[in-house]
Parts: sequence; C-alpha cells; structure tokens
Amino acid sequence: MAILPLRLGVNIDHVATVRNARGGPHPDPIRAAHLAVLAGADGITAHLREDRRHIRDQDMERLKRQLFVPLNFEMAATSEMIGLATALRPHASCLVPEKREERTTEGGLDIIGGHAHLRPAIQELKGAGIRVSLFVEPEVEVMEAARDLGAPVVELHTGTYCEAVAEGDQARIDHELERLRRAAAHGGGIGLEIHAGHGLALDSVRPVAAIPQIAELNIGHFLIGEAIFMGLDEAVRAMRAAMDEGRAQIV
Ligand SMILES: CC(=O)[C@@H](O)[C@H](O)COP(=O)(O)O
Ligand SMILES: NCC(=O)COP(=O)(O)O
Repeated sequence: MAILPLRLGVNIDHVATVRNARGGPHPDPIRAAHLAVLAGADGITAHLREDRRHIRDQDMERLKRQLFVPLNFEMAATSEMIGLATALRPHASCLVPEKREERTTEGGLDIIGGHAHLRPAIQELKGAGIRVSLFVEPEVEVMEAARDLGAPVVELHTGTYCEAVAEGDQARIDHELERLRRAAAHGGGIGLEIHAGHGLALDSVRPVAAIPQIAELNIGHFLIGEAIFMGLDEAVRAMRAAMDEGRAQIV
C-alpha cells in the first residue's frame, strides 16, 4: 500500500487564550503560526468560537492575509460562522459542535441523529471553494452519513482515546484505537479524506499516526503547553518526529 504523507495542522487557539488573559496583543497567535510553520507545521488550525473566548475575528483575518500554508477555520455550523467563512475563504473549514458552557470540544457532531441542517451549510461552504470537513466520532455509520452529506473530509475525534491513554487503561486504549482504525479504513474506503484530532500528545500520537488512511492530524493544546517549557519550535519538531516514528510502523 502506498503510504499517505501525514500532515500536521497546528491549532493556535490557546496562544490566544494566554493573550486574552490580559487583554493586550501579546502573545500574538499569528507570530505563533509563523513559528509553527517554520518548525514544520503543514497547516494552521484556528477555532473561531461563537463566544470568542480565544481566537477573535481579526486573528482569522490576519491569518488569512499572512499565511502561506493552508488555514483550517474551525467553526460551528451557524449562519454567522458560515457568513464569516464564505467571506474570508480559508483553504478549509472544519464544522465542530459547540456548547457555550463546554470547557473544550466534548465530542463529534451528531450526524446520525439530527444533521439535516448541515447539508446546506456544507453546500454553501463548498460553493465558496472551501474544503469542508466534519468533526465526528470514529464510527463506521458516521462515515457513511458524512459521505451522504457531501463532506469530502472527516476529522475523527481522538478525545476518548487520549483520555484512555492519560488514565493508563490499556483495555480502553485498545478499544478506542480499534474504533479509530475501523472508522478510518471504512471512511477511506468510501472516498473520504481522513483527519484526526483533539487531545493528542507525544504519549498518544504514534498509534494514531500509524493508521494509514489518516492524512492529517490537528494538534494544539498539548503543543502550546509544551511551548511554555521548551519553546514552540522544539515542541512542533518533537511532535513531527513522533508522528514520523508512528508512520514508520505502517507495514
Ligand atoms: C475540535 C477540536 O477538538 C479542537 O480543535 C477545538 O478547537 C477545541 O476547542 P478549544 O480549542 O476551544 O479547546
Ligand atoms: N481539531 C483538533 C484540533 O484542532 C486541536 O485539538 P487540541 O489538540 O487542541 O485538543
């Protein structure tokens, strides 16, 4: 099997979290984006939340103007965000569920239950030339639903796998990895491009990088945390190396 290159998308949301803590311009998320790219990031991901708790509208505008790598605009499928995205025209948009009270994303979009509202959103974004991905749970039937909705890309939620790694629960780790492998194989088999993300860290990334159908990992919170101790350049390079080690496990 030809092994797909594995891209790293660096999510810079939490540079903006630190910036917003004092209300000034420092640290600048766009400076972090440039440093991440220089260190080997293939793309930049930023999540413009409805409550603007971290990334702000002007951050997205500056990223769009200044980046020379793909910008992945994470957003809820609301008319406000669709309007902003179709005006900005990033390379890609990833539709994610958002609840105002959540600390962070808690899971994938429910596209098995109520997803009719997603279809026009996907069409409108595609019509603006934006590559649309859906942030979803790693389940076979979810792959089918994503394809039926007309999304070319899915991003598999790796949060429950990462929680199992943090707890050292090997049985649960094995179960979650099997979910990811099965969903990626099925989704890839029906023509979807497969991405993955949420909660990935150096101690969890390698087995996910070894899933051959996965073409992109989006990683943020861990990298920004590590950057406090070793700098963003070194953190991104370490993650890139760990991804390459995982990829090398594909036989
Ligand atoms: C969808 C996802 O897992 C993240 O990309 C998302 O950005 C998490 O939200 P916060 O960045 O607000 O934690
Ligand atoms: N979609 C996942 C992402 O962009 C980064 O998630 P995290 O690494 O900040 O949890």
